[in-house]
Amino acid sequence: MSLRFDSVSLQLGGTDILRDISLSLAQGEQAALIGPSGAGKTSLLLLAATRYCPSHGSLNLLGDNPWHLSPRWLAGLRSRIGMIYQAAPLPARQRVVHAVAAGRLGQMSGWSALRQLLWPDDTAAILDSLQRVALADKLWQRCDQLSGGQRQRVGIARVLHQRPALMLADEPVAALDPRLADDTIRLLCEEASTHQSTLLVSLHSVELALAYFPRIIGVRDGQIMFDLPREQVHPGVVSALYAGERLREPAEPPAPAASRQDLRC
Ligand SMILES: Nc1ncnc2c1ncn2[C@@H]1O[C@H](COP(=O)(O)OP(=O)(O)OP(=O)(O)O)[C@@H](O)[C@H]1O
Repeated sequence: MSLRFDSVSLQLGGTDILRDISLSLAQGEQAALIGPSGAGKTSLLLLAATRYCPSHGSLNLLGDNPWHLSPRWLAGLRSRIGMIYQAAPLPARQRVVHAVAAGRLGQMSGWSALRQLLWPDDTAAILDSLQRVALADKLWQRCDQLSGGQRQRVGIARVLHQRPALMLADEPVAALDPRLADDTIRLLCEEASTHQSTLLVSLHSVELALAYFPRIIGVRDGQIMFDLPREQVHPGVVSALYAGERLREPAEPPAPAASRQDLRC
């Protein structure tokens, strides 16, 4: 198993965020997390990225329980897990070339990592990753001179460059137009297939999730509501997952003109 959660719960600030999550993904498996805003998708991914430690239960990532490892081994495990964030955490003054190079720093010793960060010598590989997200022309651009969607694609290029065994992505196409979003999800799935990486992606677009992922995991109120092959995710299942999730109910349809006239008479 690449990823295994056993009855995992997460509390933050005294609030239950995730409850009793049991989930496993085999090596090379690809799955999408869907669910309403605030359901807990990001928190689940951050647990899998070892950014959060579970409050209860246990998890196993790439064969290890991260919270039983020494700091050195934990760093080694983290270098094999790639996380694409909704908003890529890129330092404003950093250049794109350095931001992408950072994807492999965890796989190097301290001195080599520092040297690579300052003077990356694998610019051909970095350029290749940027090309795949259509940003080759931005190699030497500063990150604060990019649009939100371009920053998101730099975050994706960084993970492509890292080539992790476990790839996690939190709404990786939130800032992209529909066509780029489609291309990007296809790219992530192809990349994962090519390298036999495990891929877990949260998506707001149910359509994209169903189009590209064989397994769909529905999360609501901090719990897994369903975990199904895509063929079994019929409209009723999706409606139940998102039930009641509206800012406001739609207005009553206007009365037909004739009857309004009748009222005036
Ligand atoms: N650091 C935190 N402290 C307290 N509560 C938090 C913290 N981070 C998230 N939450 C709460 O946890 C719940 C789940 O948040 P999370 O970001 O995981 O949801 P999500 O499904 O990814 O939402 P979205 O689709 O809007 O990104 C939310 O109610 C959120 O307010």
